[in-house]
Amino acid sequence: MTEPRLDIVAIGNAIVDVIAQADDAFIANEGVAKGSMRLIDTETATGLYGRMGQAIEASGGSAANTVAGAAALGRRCGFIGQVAQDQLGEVFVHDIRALGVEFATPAREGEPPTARCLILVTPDGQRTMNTYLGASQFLPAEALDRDMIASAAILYLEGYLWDPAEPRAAMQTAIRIARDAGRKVAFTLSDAFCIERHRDDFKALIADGAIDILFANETEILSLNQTEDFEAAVAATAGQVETLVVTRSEKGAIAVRGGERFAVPAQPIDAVVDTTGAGDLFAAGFLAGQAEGRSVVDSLTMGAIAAAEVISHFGPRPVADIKALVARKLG
Ligand SMILES: Nc1ncnc2c1ncn2[C@@H]1O[C@H](COP(=O)(O)OP(=O)(O)OP(=O)(O)O)[C@@H](O)[C@H]1O
Ligand SMILES: O=C(O)C(=O)C[C@H](O)[C@H](O)CO
Repeated sequence: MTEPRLDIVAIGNAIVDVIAQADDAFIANEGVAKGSMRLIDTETATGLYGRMGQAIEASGGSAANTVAGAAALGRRCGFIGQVAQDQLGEVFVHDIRALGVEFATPAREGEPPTARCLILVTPDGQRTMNTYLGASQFLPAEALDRDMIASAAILYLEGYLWDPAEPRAAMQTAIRIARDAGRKVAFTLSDAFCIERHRDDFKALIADGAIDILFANETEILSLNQTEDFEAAVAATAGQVETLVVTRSEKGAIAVRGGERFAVPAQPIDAVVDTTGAGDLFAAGFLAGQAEGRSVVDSLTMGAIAAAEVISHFGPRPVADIKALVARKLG
């Protein structure tokens, strides 16, 4: 096995977020489950955009946010995802490269346009996401940069990419490339509704030993195991992956590795402004810590620091110097 050139390569939907504040009544009127991610078509995207309030645009995408965070923490990262040849595509590519993340997936010609996620943030800071997948659903396996995947210590994949068929096949290929190169595979379960759609596939991936590091939040680990019993859910999945990380919102997070359980509290913050990216940045901190050879507890703490920063402002990527925040806490 050769020395990895990169720390983390992620494959994910290449999305620009469109973020606006909304009250609970607006969410209810739209018929969306608060706190969830739903996929929407062109017509719904156009209608909802017309109804939502003044918005800000910022590059997003779950796995893209994670490598953006890991790069901000000083890790060498790459990203693979499909944009279209349009203005939002240029914005996405500019932003990911500006962070020093390697990105080389060619933009796709013609329709549909670059993906966008219409995010409604309620006064409690909770985010409700409406994703128009656009070009990102057409990431073909041929677009994978095999050398980039083989040269990264960790391949990171998002469950969201399991929805469209082409990226699903691409991810299965990517897992094989990483495995053949002796690399680790990390996976986030993404969202409870996404698990509803793909539970059998996700369970098979886990049971087959395709995943080394699995990320879930509380709802997701319960949904995966179809139980209301948190301890039973953790026990059932922890035995099948090298490392299981479960985030628990304001209660912090736990990890289980080799039968041993670790826990960290959430980092204190003044106010939860927008939880978009909390899980993504937690994964960034944890993976960056692992890539640096830190302990499980210190890696969890890095996750909590990165997550706390991102939820204290609007937008899914860090604005403060999270590397400095980590150095202050952990050295
Ligand atoms: N209210 C909060 N106060 C402090 N930290 C929080 C709070 N909510 C979340 N966090 C931090 O963010 C991490 C991830 O949160 P959570 O478990 O809600 O993930 P998630 O559901 O994947 O988030 P999202 O899908 O909104 O990105 C937590 O482990 C914690 O460190
Ligand atoms: O990453 C995805 O696939 C999404 O559905 C939406 C993202 O979580 C969103 O863009 C976060 O910034």
